[in-house]
Amino acid sequence: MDIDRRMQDLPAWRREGDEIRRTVNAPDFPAAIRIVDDIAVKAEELNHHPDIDIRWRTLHLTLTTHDKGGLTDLDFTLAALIDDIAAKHGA
Ligand SMILES: C[C@H](O)[C@H](O)[C@H]1CNC2=NC(N)=NC(=O)C2=N1
Repeated sequence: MDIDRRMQDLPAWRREGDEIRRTVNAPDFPAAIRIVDDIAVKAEELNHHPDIDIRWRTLHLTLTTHDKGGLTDLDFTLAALIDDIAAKHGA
């Protein structure tokens, strides 16, 4: 997989070694929790789960595939879905 190519489609995400990370700034705390709730639904569907750090209305999200020891298609698929969810909630 061409990771650099995949990153070009995800400008909100940055790569750090075997992980990709993005910060989401929600309009307020309840919106941040709704974003997490929507992400949880997709994560369960994909059986792929982000690490999420909740700081008031700021979310720090990290994706990697521990099972495979690095980044996979699933990380980029979930990252794009997270971007859609964040946009839907005004973040
Ligand atoms: C057993 C189960 O399928 C694995 O633990 C899954 C669950 N969710 C996961 N999520 C993420 N982000 N990486 C994984 O490697 C992973 N593995």
